[in-house]
Amino acid sequence: MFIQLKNVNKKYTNGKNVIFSLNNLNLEVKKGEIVTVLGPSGSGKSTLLNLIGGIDRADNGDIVIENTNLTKISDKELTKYRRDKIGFIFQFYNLIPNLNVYENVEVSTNISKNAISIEKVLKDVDMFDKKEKFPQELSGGEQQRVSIARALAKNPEILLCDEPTGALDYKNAKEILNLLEKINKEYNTTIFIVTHNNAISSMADRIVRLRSGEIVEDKINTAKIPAEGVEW
Ligand SMILES: Nc1ncnc2c1ncn2[C@@H]1O[C@H](COP(=O)(O)OP(=O)(O)OP(=O)(O)O)[C@@H](O)[C@H]1O
Repeated sequence: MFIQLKNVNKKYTNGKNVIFSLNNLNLEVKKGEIVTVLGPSGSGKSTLLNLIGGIDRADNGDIVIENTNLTKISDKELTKYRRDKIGFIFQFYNLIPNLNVYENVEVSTNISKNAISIEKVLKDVDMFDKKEKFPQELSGGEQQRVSIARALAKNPEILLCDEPTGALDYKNAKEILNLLEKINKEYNTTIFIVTHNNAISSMADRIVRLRSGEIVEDKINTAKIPAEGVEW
């Protein structure tokens, strides 16, 4: 199994309050799967992405990615894992405002050992013609395409997308979903999409639903449809 979480716990303490952000979580994901993670606000979706992405550490349990147990490796090794294997995509793009499109992607290829050509990824996301534009000159959908190019340029094995279409209108959101699907097919990238939008699940291979840090639904989507057909 490509990704395996076993009895994973993560709690936060806030003064006297203890919040179980993830509570004894078990999950297995195959290489190349598209997984949507659903659940109400505060249910642990971002925590799950942060643990798989090596941004944060579990309190206990095992998080095994290929043959690496993230709970057992040093901080230095965790940083290397995150740099080489993980691409993050956020709701609000997080582009660097004073760098142009090309340079925003270059930031990511500079630190990666598996980098693919910036020209290739900008063409993949259909932003090559705008490579000299600055973020503020782009629409939300275009900015998100650049942030996808930035994540993709590292040639990551896992793409972690936290509400990637949350700030976009329907047309742009559909384009981003199409693009994620295209990347999944071309590179066999395993993709997690955290979303409040249940409809997006129809393009997923797996649907995981969290509530209060626990998985309340984990199913293979037998009625999977192409992103093009997703409607809401
Ligand atoms: N750094 C932190 N310090 C304290 N509590 C935290 C921290 N990060 C998350 N939590 C708490 O852990 C729980 C799960 O948070 P998480 O962000 O994973 O939920 P979520 O499902 O992604 O929510 P949303 O949909 O609102 O983004 C929440 O109760 C949250 O308040």
